[in-house]
Amino acid sequence: MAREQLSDAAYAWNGFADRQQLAAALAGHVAARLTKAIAERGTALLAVSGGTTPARFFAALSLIPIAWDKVSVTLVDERFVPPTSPRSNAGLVAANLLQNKAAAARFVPLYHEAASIESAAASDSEALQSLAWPLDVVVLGMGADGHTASFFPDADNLAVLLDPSSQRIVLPVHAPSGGEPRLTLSMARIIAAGCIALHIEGDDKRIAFDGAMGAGVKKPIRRVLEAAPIPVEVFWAP
Ligand SMILES: O=C(O)[C@H](O)[C@@H](O)[C@H](O)[C@H](O)COP(=O)(O)O
Repeated sequence: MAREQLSDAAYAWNGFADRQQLAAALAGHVAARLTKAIAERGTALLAVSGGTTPARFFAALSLIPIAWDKVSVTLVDERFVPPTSPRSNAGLVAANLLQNKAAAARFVPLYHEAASIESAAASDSEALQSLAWPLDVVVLGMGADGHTASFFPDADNLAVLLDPSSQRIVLPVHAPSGGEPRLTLSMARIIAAGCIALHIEGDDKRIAFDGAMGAGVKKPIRRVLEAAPIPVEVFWAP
């Protein structure tokens, strides 16, 4: 049941009884948006988040028979580790999404060997320039601290990361709470998506989300919802 929050942080809440029902619903929603994009412009661009939440959703999406050969998949953010690392979001996507029907999709990673995270981000921005922007779908996650993408509250360049007018596609992130240095899509690219979904699970995340929508210092997830020109579709299960 969706409840529209008509505030400066517009979002639609979609709550589910369990995580499998959420995975099926989110997969169907994303697949429908990708199919619409392919019908309208012959191609579709999807950006997904990593972490521990998305695996079930990825598996459900991988089974849906859409024109995956016309879909490009990239990441919302990435830890500065090779795909063989257990910390790699590219590794998570390869193992859970780019299988079954979705194996036909084109995957565009963010990580590549580079002298520094800054040079990796700069060359990423060049490499990703050729993708068919804007994103048709972006699926965000959220940490209990209210971060999304790699917009960590303790990032040393948070103001740059949250700049909705940034010309960059990919930005480097140094944040103690983020672990490794990170590569993240910029706020501008995220909020320009045709469909913005936020996938969160567990009571801790619901409490964190509700807290972020309340008074007090605006956490990154709130900044994204406020900057987005369209309501964010929140998908939550206990
Ligand atoms: O690289 C990452 O970690 C993600 O892209 C990040 O933004 C994630 O969505 C949140 O940290 C939630 O992570 P969990 O799903 O592990 O709670």
